[in-house]
Amino acid sequence: MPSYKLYYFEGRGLGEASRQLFALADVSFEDVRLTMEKFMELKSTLPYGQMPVLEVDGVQIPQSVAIARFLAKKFGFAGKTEVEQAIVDGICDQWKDFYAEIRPYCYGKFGICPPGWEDLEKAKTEVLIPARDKFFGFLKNLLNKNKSGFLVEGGVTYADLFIVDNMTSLVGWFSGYFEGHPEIEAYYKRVQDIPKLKAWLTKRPNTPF
Ligand SMILES: N[C@@H](CCC(=O)N[C@@H](CS)C(=O)NCC(=O)O)C(=O)O
Repeated sequence: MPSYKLYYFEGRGLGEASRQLFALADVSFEDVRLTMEKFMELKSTLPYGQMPVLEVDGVQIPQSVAIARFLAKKFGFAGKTEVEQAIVDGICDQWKDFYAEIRPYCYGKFGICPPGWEDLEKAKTEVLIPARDKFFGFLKNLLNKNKSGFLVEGGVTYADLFIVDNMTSLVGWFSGYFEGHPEIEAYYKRVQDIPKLKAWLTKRPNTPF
């Protein structure tokens, strides 16, 4: 078994889906959580100066989605066929587009408002809610296409993990996040109820994002 070391900040952010893949697969890893001060010391040694970074037997892999996809393929959470894997990759890309679209709202919540978006209520109504409704429509179509309860027929994948973890941040900031979307709320709970994931969620540090 290779030795795995995952570097990220204390929060969930872009590192959490990979931590969850280790938990789902019951594979041990070193969960390195850096303070900003420690990160700044290491920054110049990281491939793109950012985290997450996964070290596999000392070799560094950057970029959150590449890391999660690598682990998901190894552990069986990337889709069951090549076609399904491509669909899962596309779902994750679509989620990244959504993540970019809602930046004015999320960055406000991180305390780094982009210029012109200082009013968080305005960012919620004009950016988050329309983007959410569009994205939830895509998720509903995917959920209705199969009977697994997840986004593809072959069961839970790394795309479910990114999407559901991001929902945890959003519903923490905006309690009405699932209002009018009971199927999506049920999906959110279904993913978190997977026994090994539930065990991880219970023991991990509790952070707002
Ligand atoms: N596209 C990259 C983005 C990585 C990223 O933005 N990382 C942030 C934390 S979420 C970071 O390292 N920020 C510190 C910095 O850029 O100095 C990914 O998905 O991994």
